[in-house]
Amino acid sequence: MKDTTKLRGLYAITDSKLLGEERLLPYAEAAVKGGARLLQYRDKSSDDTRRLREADALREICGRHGAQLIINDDAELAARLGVGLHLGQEDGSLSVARALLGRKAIIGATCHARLDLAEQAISEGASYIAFGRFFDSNTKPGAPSATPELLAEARQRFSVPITAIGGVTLDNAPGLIAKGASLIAVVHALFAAESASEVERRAQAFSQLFAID
Ligand SMILES: Cc1ncc(COP(=O)(O)OP(=O)(O)O)c(N)n1
Ligand SMILES: Cc1nc(C(=O)O)sc1CCOP(=O)(O)O
Ligand SMILES: [Mg+2]
Repeated sequence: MKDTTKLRGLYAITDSKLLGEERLLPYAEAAVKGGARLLQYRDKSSDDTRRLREADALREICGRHGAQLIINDDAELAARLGVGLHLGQEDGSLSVARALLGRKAIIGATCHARLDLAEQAISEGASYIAFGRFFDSNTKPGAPSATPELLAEARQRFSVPITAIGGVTLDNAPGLIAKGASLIAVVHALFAAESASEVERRAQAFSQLFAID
């Protein structure tokens, strides 16, 4: 099994609507230069050619900066590139994905606010579990809500890394880390920025929160 002790820090998640094609690569590179440990490629389109091209470029960028690329939703694309995968509850079987990607791949699972889903995901081979949404989210306002107290309970029960997602900002992230989040997953507060250099500055600030924990 992959060494998951390194799964701690900023988890940057791209959003195709927010970034568009032009900003995707420079902004993603700024995030990993700023210290993001994981970068998730989250693109809901069905343009497979563009998705493969962009994901491949992101893999190369992550490789140069010591970060890990995670593909959202698409096990086939993750397998093709030999990178990690994030699956939601409607995105297919985690066990099948684990068999496809192998024991070393990072595979994460959405667990909303439910410890039973986390237990199930871990039993099927999840490398990390993700809870959310903790705050109002620009990117996914309708996601089911979760409370920071859930993190403390999950931290007590499970030893795999825990991701907190949904409306995470520089102001509220410390409270989530204090409750036991190993990874803080961020779209808007990281990437809704005027320039790549601003994304890098924000990524550094998020990453710094873990240095002082
Ligand atoms: C790290 C992380 N956590 C949760 C999600 C949400 O996954 P899902 O519920 O499948 O929703 P979509 O992102 O696919 O819209 C995630 N992507 N990453
Ligand atoms: C993709 C996603 N999943 C969520 C969940 O709760 O499962 S919240 C979310 C969006 C996260 O973006 P932002 O940092 O802009 O709120
Ligand atoms: Mg999904």
